[in-house]
Amino acid sequence: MTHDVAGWAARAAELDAADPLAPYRDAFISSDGVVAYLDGNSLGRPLRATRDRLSGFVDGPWGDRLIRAWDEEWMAAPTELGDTVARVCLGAAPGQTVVADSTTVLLYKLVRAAVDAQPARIEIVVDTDNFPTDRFVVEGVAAERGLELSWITPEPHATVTPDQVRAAVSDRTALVLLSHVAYRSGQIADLPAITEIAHDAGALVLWDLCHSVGSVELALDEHRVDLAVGCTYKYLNGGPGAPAFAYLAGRHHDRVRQPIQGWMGAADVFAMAERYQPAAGVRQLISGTPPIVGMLPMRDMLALIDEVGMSAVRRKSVALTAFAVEIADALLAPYDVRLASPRDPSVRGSHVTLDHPDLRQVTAELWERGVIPDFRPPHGLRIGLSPLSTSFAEVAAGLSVVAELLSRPRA
Ligand SMILES: Cc1ncc(COP(=O)(O)O)c(C=O)c1O
Ligand SMILES: Nc1c(O)cccc1C(=O)C[C@H](N)C(=O)O
Repeated sequence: MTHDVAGWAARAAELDAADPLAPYRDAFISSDGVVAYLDGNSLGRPLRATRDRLSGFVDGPWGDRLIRAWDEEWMAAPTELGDTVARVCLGAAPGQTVVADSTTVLLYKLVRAAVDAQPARIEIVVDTDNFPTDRFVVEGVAAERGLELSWITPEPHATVTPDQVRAAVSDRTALVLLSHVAYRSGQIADLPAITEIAHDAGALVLWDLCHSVGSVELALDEHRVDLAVGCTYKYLNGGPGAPAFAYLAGRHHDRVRQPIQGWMGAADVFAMAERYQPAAGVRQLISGTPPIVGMLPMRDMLALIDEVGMSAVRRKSVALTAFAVEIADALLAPYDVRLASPRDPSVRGSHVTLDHPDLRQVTAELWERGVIPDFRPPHGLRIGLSPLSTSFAEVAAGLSVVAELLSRPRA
C-alpha cells in the first residue's frame, strides 16, 4: 500500500499557514528529537515564559521576601489562582474554586463532603469506564461510610448517556461522579442534561474535568454544577505533579464539610486554635500548606488562554482532531485500525483514540522514532492534541509513521 505522506504533509502545511493560532506554538519550549508530541493530554509542554517565572520566583518572592511572602501573596494564592482558572476556563464566578493538592485528594474531599451532606442517601453512581483514581476513590469512600456503589457501564468507545443516568439515579442517590471528557474515547458527556437529571432525583453531581479544562469550553455556573475537580498538568501546562483545582458551587458552601481538617483551611490560620473551625467559603477545601511552587507554571498557560480565548482554543482543538480522524481514515483504516472516538466533533474532546491489537507494540516503536502519543489498554493509541502547542504538521508526521509501522509484516 502506498501512503501519500507527502500529500498529507502538504495539506498540513496549508492548514498551519491558515491557522491564526500557529504563532503561539513558538511560546512553548521545543524538544530535541521529537517529531510529533501527541501527548499533551497527559503532560503539556512547558512554556518559555515558565523558565523565567521559575527562576524569578527563587530570586524574588522566595529568596528575597522569604516568610513575608506568605502574608504578601501566598496565603491568597489557592483562591486567587482558583478564581483565574474559574474565569478563564470554567465559566464560574469567583469564590468557588481553589487550587490545592492532587486531583485524587480533592476528589476524595469532595466525594466525602457531598455524601456526608446527605446522610439519608446511601448510594454513589459512577461508571465502570471512569479513570481508575475516580473509581478507586469512591470505592474507598463507600467502604468508609457504608455506602453502595451503583455502576453504569457505557457502550464500548462511548461515555455515559443521560438515559443511563436517568435509569441509575433515585432517591437513594447522594452523588453522581462522572468524567466530562472520557479519558479513553475522548467523548464529551452531556453535562447540562446529566446534571439536570441528577438534580431532579435530588442528587449532587461531581464532574471530573481533567481532560476538559483548557481544551473544551465549560459553563459550570450556568449548568448548575455542584462540584468539580480537574488537573492542571495537561491542557493547563502546569508541569508534572502540578496541583489540581476543585470547584464547589457557592450554594453548597455552608452545607458541606470536607474530611481532611487542617490548619490552612481553618477560619483563623494563625490563631492556633484548640478546635477546628472551617474557613468560610471555598477556602474550607484547603488542608495543609498549599503547593506554591507547583502553582507557578500554570499561570503562564492561563495567561495565554486568557489572551486567545477558550472559544478559539476549542476551534483549533476541533480542527486538529478532525484532521487526525481524516488521516486515520485514509492511512490507518486500511490496516483495520478503528476510530474509538466520536466522529461528531461536537462531542469529541481534544484527543482521538485509535484501536488495533498491534498498537501497544507500535506505541513503543513510535516513541523510539520521536513520535509521542500514549497507549491505554486494551488497544487504544491516544493522539492528544494540545490546541496551542500542536501543529497540523505534527499530526500528519505522527500518523504517517503509525501507518508506516503498521504496513510492515508483523511477527
Ligand atoms: C480523568 C482523570 N482523573 C484524574 C486523573 C489523575 O489524578 P491525579 O492528578 O491525582 O494523578 C487523571 C489523569 O491522571 C484523569 O485523566
Ligand atoms: N498523571 C499522569 C502521570 O502522573 C503519569 C503519566 C500519565 C499521567 C496522566 O495524566 C494520565 C492521564 N490522566 C490519562 O488520561 O491516562
